Amino acid sequence: MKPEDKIKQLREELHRHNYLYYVLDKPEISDYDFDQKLKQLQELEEKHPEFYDENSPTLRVGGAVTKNFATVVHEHRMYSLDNSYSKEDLENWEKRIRKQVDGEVNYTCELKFDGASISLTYEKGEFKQAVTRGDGFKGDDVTNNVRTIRSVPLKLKGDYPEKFEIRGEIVLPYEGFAHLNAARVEAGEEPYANPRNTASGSLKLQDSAEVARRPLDCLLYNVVGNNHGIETQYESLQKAREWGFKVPEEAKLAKSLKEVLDFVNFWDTHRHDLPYETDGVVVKVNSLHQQEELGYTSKSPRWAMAYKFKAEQVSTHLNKISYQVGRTGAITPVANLEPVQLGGTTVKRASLHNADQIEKLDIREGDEVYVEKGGEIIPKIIGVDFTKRDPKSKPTEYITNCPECDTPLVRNEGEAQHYCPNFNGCPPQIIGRIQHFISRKAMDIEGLGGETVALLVNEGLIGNYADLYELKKEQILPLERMAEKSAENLITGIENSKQITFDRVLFALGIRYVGETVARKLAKHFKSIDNLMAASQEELEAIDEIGTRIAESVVEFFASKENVENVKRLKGYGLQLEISAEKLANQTNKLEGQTFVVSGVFEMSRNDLKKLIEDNGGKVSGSISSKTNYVVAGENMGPSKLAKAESLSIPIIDEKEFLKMLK
Ligand SMILES: NC(=O)c1ccc[n+]([C@@H]2O[C@H](COP(=O)([O-])OP(=O)(O)OC[C@H]3O[C@@H](n4cnc5c(N)ncnc54)[C@H](O)[C@@H]3O)[C@@H](O)[C@H]2O)c1
Ligand SMILES: [Zn+2]
Repeated sequence: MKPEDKIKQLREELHRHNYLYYVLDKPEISDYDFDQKLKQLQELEEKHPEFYDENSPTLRVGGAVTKNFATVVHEHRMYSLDNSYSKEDLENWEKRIRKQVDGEVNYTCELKFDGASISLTYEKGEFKQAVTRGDGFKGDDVTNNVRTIRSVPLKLKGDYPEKFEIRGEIVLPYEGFAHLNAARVEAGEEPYANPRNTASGSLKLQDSAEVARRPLDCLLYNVVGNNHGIETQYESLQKAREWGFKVPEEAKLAKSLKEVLDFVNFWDTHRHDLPYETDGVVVKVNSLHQQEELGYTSKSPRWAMAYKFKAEQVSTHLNKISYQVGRTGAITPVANLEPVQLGGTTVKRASLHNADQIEKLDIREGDEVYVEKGGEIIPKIIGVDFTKRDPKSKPTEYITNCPECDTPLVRNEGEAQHYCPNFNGCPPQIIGRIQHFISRKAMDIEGLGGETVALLVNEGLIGNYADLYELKKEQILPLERMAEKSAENLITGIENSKQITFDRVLFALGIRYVGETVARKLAKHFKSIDNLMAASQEELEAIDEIGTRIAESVVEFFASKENVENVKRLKGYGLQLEISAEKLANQTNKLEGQTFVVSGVFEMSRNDLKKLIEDNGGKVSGSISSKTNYVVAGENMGPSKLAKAESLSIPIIDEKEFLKMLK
């Protein structure tokens, strides 16, 4: 390939991966692979300056602003960091630094926490605003979400500056990540891939209450601006700590490159003892005066360098490939490994994704395989050590029948995954579907957990979710670990679930591709299960944002006699299978096209108020922007919101005036 074409191709690839990583929080390649590509591009660009492009991923911060939040222009730009993967790179950088500035140079060594960068603004000691890095020039206003993070101080102490910005990283500790995922698996949802993308994705949620449930943490490392009477980076960390910020204690002052390397070596082995994920060390010139002298490139400060730890890789024996059946019937091949230490944990299993993956890497039982933990929590097999392959071994033959119920598997056109089509007779599907039915975002049945569901199915007490509603206390009391009280709670929980609204019941049914949002849309459009069941593929597809895949899946679901029978029974037990008359009467399009921001304390609950807006066709947004039509203000509305609404001349109305709009 000509260098020009290669440069073009790499730029396009990197743009796409930036988008997947920063905007969608769903990277497709490892950080290491990304950085290798970036390095390759950098080298080509250096050799061929004639193809200079100011928008090249080598010259710009990779992120972007989203459309879901108000955009804020950073008063001080937010930069990225230069990366080095070898001690040599680090040494060369340090040599350059010493040539470029006068006098002695000291360094602060900090850990590089892997999360999402954030910039916080404080005025008169009060938390005012939180903005993501975005493209470095402007970011998303995520103030409401960040306010829910317990380690972000809302009020400062000590001798803080009148007004300042401070930067840091929003991270999700391993433990919180594991809990979050355990709950998701329990609920039959896909687990999140790694803490970094989950932290970043959490920041961009629209519902702050949901953010508050995520155990996020905010670690600070940079007081912005030089006019706060602070002379060094190290001192600024101490000050920030005194003002009440959570500043990692690991930061250390180094007087020489040797001390820097000691720090790097120490943490390369000890990083797994930390509660958070770190992917390297950041070395910063300590004197702010020297920092100023050194300045910035278009993408990064010249006074700082990140040293990235190597993603760890080990090789181990692949004992057996087994196959798991998920709630929707999807088959996942799993590698059962000879236990091996990797990144501070013992690894016994790794996902093999699908048949194509096994074929692509030619993975076989009995192979010696390379396992890597590259930022992701679930380790993956990245290759086979072919030098150790037994010459007699045969290629893996993917199973043709379900390992649980022996039904022949199917694989749909264009899909990577195999499925067991025995929807109503395959045990893991039955159990998984009921577990999904009872989960928090579906029927939210208190007193009933995933393990009990499995027990009930295995004991033959239930065979589908409709059976739950016929359970009697006497039937479950003899079960292991089931006391009088817990049996009662279980029955009450099931009874209470009859109040759950139609959209959530629809989600609970577990129709493939009908997630929460789609369920809400379908409920709103069809208003009852009978209407939905009668709908044709074309009618379904005519609805905004309902595509062929979803429409097909809905039609297929209701084509099954068993499913129709279950729905009929649920109706008979009194579940909400239509939008209640009361709710229907309250739904209008009066607020169609209007965006509201709700602030302060009201007579009705804030949630009721928001629901009223949505039920009448309006939209609720978390922050005021030029797109806001009205601010509904209660008591104690935040002064900054008030000022912002006034500055944009957005009408501010109270609760009474709002209710009048609905009359
Ligand atoms: N896998 C993918 O597809 C993909 C795509 C894009 C980016 N990436 C990864 O992201 C990296 C680029 O991201 P980036 O531009 O955010 O750079 P970076 O993550 O390499 O470094 C810059 C960031 O480090 C963070 N940081 C953490 N601790 C810090 C400390 N103590 N002091 C200063 N900053 C600290 C800050 O948020 C800062 O913005 C790449 O190296 C790559 O590994 C991966
Ligand atoms: Zn099966």
